[in-house]
Amino acid sequence: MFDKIWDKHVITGKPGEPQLIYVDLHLLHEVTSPQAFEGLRENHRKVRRTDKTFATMDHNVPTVDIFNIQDEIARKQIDTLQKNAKEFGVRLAGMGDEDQGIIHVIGPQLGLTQPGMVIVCGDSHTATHGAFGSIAFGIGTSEVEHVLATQTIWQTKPKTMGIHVHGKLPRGVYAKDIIMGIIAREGVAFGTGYAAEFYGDTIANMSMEERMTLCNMAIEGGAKVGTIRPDQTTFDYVRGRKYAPKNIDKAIAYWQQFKTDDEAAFDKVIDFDVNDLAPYVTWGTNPGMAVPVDQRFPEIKDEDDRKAYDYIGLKPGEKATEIPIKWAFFGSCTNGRLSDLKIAAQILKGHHIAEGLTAWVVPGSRTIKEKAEEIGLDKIFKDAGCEWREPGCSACLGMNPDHVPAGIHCASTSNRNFEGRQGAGSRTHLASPAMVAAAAIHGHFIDLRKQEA
Ligand SMILES: CC(C)[C@H](C(=O)O)[C@@H](O)C(=O)O
Ligand code: SF4
Repeated sequence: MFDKIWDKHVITGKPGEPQLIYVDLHLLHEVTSPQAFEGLRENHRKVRRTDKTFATMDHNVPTVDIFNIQDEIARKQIDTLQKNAKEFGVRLAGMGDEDQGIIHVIGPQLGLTQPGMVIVCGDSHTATHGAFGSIAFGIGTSEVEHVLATQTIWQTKPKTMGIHVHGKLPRGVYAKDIIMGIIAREGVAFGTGYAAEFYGDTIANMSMEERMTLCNMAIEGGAKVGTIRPDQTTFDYVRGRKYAPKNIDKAIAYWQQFKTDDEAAFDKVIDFDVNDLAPYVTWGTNPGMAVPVDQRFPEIKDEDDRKAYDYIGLKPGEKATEIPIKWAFFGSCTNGRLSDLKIAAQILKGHHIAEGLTAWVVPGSRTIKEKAEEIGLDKIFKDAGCEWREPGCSACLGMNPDHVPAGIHCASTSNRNFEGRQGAGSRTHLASPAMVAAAAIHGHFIDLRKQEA
């Protein structure tokens, strides 16, 4: 599948060397676009295809009192994108706009993200869009400028890796646990140099939102690209969205060709059985430092482990159920979609978060926020003692006012648990929305498989 999409986009260049490939969709946010627009301006260039470019604001936006940005750098980046979009004629879902949200959430939501495309964005979690059967990857700021000016990018074709995921997930175990389980087993670099394709009966049975969670974290395993073959689930999801193709049946007929015909086509294949998968929780400072909730944290093998334990304030032999959770974050481009909020709300319903615990719920987009409110999720969260906030990246990373205090253990539905990621000294524990909801109630993680239905 990867090769089929790639080959359709090559303009020039030989295999094995950098090739110039055409870009169908260029997504922008306020953090990695300012210098790129500045470069265009200096060189008297225009944006070549404004109809294939779409921008939003997500990293810097406050999630309360959204028009009152205190931080000067944040305000400058937001103002600059506003100005650049206007000057260069780029579509922008700005602050307060009904389409505003995390770039990787709104692309699919608006039907911009489609099968068979090459999609780029100055952001590593662009891999998310691969869930639709597209080649989607993060690029640097100078590449953003190149794409703005030419609608093309130089890339060396990666090798391909098939990730065969099969079996039925146990109750209380989710797509997030699959990708965390794969990274915990294979390490944070196993995908380096590869474009990964997830396939198998587990994947075929997943919703688009689950598939996005999976592809979103492909980058945490080192793969710049994570893809899934487009199927009826994909087509049904895209149909009827704001920017979906007008002639959808014709588009679907075209998209059908994007599939891997034979496992033997992959340069490498790994196998992952989910029948006995447990919910995963990270104990350390990268997404690979994770264990099944019922297992003890590992012995110290190297300096990285020692540093991680020092930072996080935990010890080998302890368990996730013993971490004193004082903060919970529901949101991000990994798990800030409506289905994620529904799962969390279902667990929180009729309960209250633990004494002294703070919980933030940050929908991935304004549309999700409104939809959640229509079905009363906001009320469930608020009744449980959570704060219901405005859309954005929020506490996924400390580029806005939403910081977790130093020394505090935060159960988080996001994708990175690096040192200081959620604020200086903050201690992040990645898990699924269901696991975070349960941790918010109990003040520590629990094994969801052992809960009464
Ligand atoms: C700010 C941005 C460039 C960064 C990324 O590339 O992923 C951010 O979104 C992140 O999640 O760390
Ligand atoms: S939600 Fe987090 S991971 Fe996603 S784009 Fe924003 S900062 Fe990056």
